[in-house]
Order: sequence, then C-alpha cells, then structure tokens
Amino acid sequence: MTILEARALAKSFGPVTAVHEVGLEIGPGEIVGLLGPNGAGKSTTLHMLLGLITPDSGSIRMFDLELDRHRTEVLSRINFAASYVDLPGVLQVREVLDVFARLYGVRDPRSRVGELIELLDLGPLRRRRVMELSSGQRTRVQLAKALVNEPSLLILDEPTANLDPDAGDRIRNLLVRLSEESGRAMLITSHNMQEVERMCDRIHFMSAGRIVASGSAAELADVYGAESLEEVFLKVARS
Ligand SMILES: Nc1ncnc2c1ncn2[C@@H]1O[C@H](COP(=O)(O)OP(=O)(O)OP(=O)(O)O)[C@@H](O)[C@H]1O
Repeated sequence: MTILEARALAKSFGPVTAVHEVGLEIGPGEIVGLLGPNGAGKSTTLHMLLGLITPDSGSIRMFDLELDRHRTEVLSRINFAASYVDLPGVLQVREVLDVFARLYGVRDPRSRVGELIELLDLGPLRRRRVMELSSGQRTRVQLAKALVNEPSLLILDEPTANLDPDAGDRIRNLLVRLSEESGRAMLITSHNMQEVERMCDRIHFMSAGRIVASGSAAELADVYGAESLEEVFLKVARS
C-alpha cells in the first residue's frame, strides 16, 4: 500500500504561484524530506496534504483513498506538528494531550497520554500550563500531540526548529526509531541539513514552487558534485 501519492499539485495565492505541479510518493516506514529556501512552497504543500487548504489542481491519495472524498478516514490516520500551530495555552500539558486523545477517539486516553508523556520526557512538565512553557518545551508537547493517534503518516513542519542540540538529537533519534519499529511514514521540512541527512531516506528540493531535485542525500551530493547536503542546498538555491 502507498501511504501518500500526490500528483501535479498546484496552488496560487492571487498572483503568487506558491506550488506548481508538485508530485510526491511515500511508502510505509519512509522518511521523506522537503527542502528549499524560504518561500519555496514547502508549507503550502504540507497544508494541501493536510486538507487545510484546497489545491487549485492535482490529486492527493493517502492509504489508497482520495483525500477529498474520504477526508474523515484519511485525516484520522495522519497527524501534524509545527511550531506555528497554537495549543490551548490555559490547559496543562496532560490536559491538552487528553483533549486530543479524546478528539481522535483513542481507546484508552489515560494510558496513551501516560505513554506520550514518557516518550517525550514530559513528566516534569505534565501539570504545567502550555502558555508557561518555553518554545522548546512546547515543541515537545506538539510532537506528543502529533503522535496521539499513532498516525501512519506524520507530517512535521520543522520539527526540531526550537530545540537545543541535546533535545533535537533525542527527538531525531525518537522519530527514526518510530519509523523503523512501527513503519510510521514521515514527511518533514527542515532547514537543518545534518538533520535531513541523518533522518531522511529520500529528499525533494523545492524552489519557487517546483520540485527541482530528488534523491537520497548521497545521490544528490553525487549529482551536484557536492561534499554535503548543505553544499547541495546552496547550489540548488543559487542556481
Ligand atoms: N495565505 C497566503 N496568502 C498569500 N500568499 C501566501 C500564503 N501562504 C503562502 N504564501 C506565499 O506562497 C509562497 C510559498 O510559501 P510557503 O509558506 O509555502 O513557503 P515555505 O517553503 O514553507 O517557506 P519557509 O521556509 O519560509 O517556511 C510564498 O511566496 C508565500 O509568501
């Protein structure tokens, strides 16, 4: 079964073509990276896959179902984390996770919340209100929320952007472990090239709304005659 198959996605905002003819495929357990300079169209692509905005044209299938015809079923099997999505600030961490567990119809919300608190090292923060957390702490709550329904596809917009090097490393290891152990597929955007090299099986580079290069980190370095993904990025972005 293909987890995600998007074909010829396009989206414009007035005169701005944010995404043009973008196609993506993700299989079970794959971690795919979407890279590109600011304004390249990465978040717009993710938001179309999440059903938050409607593409002008193109098609999106997940789990062999068309998103626009099977929205509820598809969305119940995916989840999303991004630092720009607000969580209810007046609630405690454990309450936020409990609310989302119930929204997703998790069978035993209490034990799932306990698992997530342990998985994301949130024990000491569990009774703190979200509005009182640092941005890095909030990022870990976002990730816990994104795992609440044990999604088959996890969509992460810059998942470690606010984390210190130690917390970032722990989260990267956790995400790789989740994909290896449970076959969870992931689509991530990141401006951290080392992170992408470490985590992603395949990478798509976007520039001005289009995918301009695809492959593994090693394949892209080879094609562009570069020593690292960072060098590939600079070559692609400046070409
Ligand atoms: N709601 C919107 N209304 C108008 N223009 C938008 C809107 N959302 C995005 N855009 C434009 O679409 C283009 C792509 O933006 P997008 O947020 O997808 O880029 P991105 O690759 O995620 O960038 P970044 O790395 O800075 O997060 C940009 O030119 C942006 O200004």
